Amino acid sequence: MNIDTATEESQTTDTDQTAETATVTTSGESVEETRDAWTDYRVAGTPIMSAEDLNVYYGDDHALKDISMEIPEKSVTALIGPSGCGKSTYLRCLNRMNDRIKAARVEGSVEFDGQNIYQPGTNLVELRKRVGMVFQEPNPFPKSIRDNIAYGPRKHGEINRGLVARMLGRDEKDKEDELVERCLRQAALWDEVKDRLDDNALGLSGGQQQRLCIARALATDPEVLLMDEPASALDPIATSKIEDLIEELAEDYTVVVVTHNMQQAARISDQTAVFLTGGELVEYDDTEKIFENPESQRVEDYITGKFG
Ligand SMILES: Nc1ncnc2c1ncn2[C@@H]1O[C@H](COP(=O)(O)OP(=O)(O)OP(=O)(O)O)[C@@H](O)[C@H]1O
Repeated sequence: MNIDTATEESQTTDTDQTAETATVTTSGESVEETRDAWTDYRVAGTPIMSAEDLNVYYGDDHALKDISMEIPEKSVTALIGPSGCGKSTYLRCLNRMNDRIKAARVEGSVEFDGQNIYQPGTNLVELRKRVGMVFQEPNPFPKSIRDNIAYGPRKHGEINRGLVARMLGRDEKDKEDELVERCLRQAALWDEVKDRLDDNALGLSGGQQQRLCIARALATDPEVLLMDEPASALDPIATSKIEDLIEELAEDYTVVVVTHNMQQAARISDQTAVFLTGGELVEYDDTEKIFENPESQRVEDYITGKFG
């Protein structure tokens, strides 16, 4: 969002809404805040996903509260906030990964491509192909580098390989080779592995494994990539490669990244959402605005390290 627009929108909101006053406690201090100007859940750009009134419960624990937030396409959205504030829970809502957690209950909606992904009958395999995920710990399959990438497309019948395919006369080795090379190039890994595509992926370094996982996520041709602290298990050089990669990927894909590293969010993201304890989205705006001139005192305290 450009800051002029933000100001204009805030002014409009000021006249339209009655200011809601919240009393909050950070580091034991009470802070009075008005919550009208900075709870805007829109930023500049065409939204590709849009959460509305999203609430998540784990049993009786209300982990995410009334989250409404649009995610613009082909950009990097960072989710930051202290441990346990609900960043990963929110991220998992975007491709229904919380469905895999027995205790989790989701209310509200997430629109993707004009459809609420929580409506009955949603094809979850298709959804997760289009909204891919990369986790904190690199988790390649214990298979060859090539197979890590080709596995998904083979499984979904997009590539036919092997004896049966050859017998039927439709072995698609060239198509597979092209896919493997494209994904590895996109993940900035091709030059490092092109001569050992049949080696086991577990022999790669941690940073290479994580880039392989990104390449694997790209193989299903997603539109959105969700990344949950993708560099937190890596050394600084590997981290810097992942950060460069995220910025490059955002030219073609929409990236939503959870990070506990505020400098990283400031470096790589276009917009930043700040979640705070209790599962609230406290502020969402252009990254520069969040880090240089946040509207909320709580966000300022968090950014300046007064609490974590
Ligand atoms: N599988 C689960 N079962 C029960 N409670 C959970 C589960 N996952 C998360 N929670 C709870 O939901 C809340 C939000 O957790 P979440 O992992 O989304 O936060 P986070 O901001 O990503 O934290 P961190 O930065 O430490 O990863 C926490 O209170 C957490 O204990």
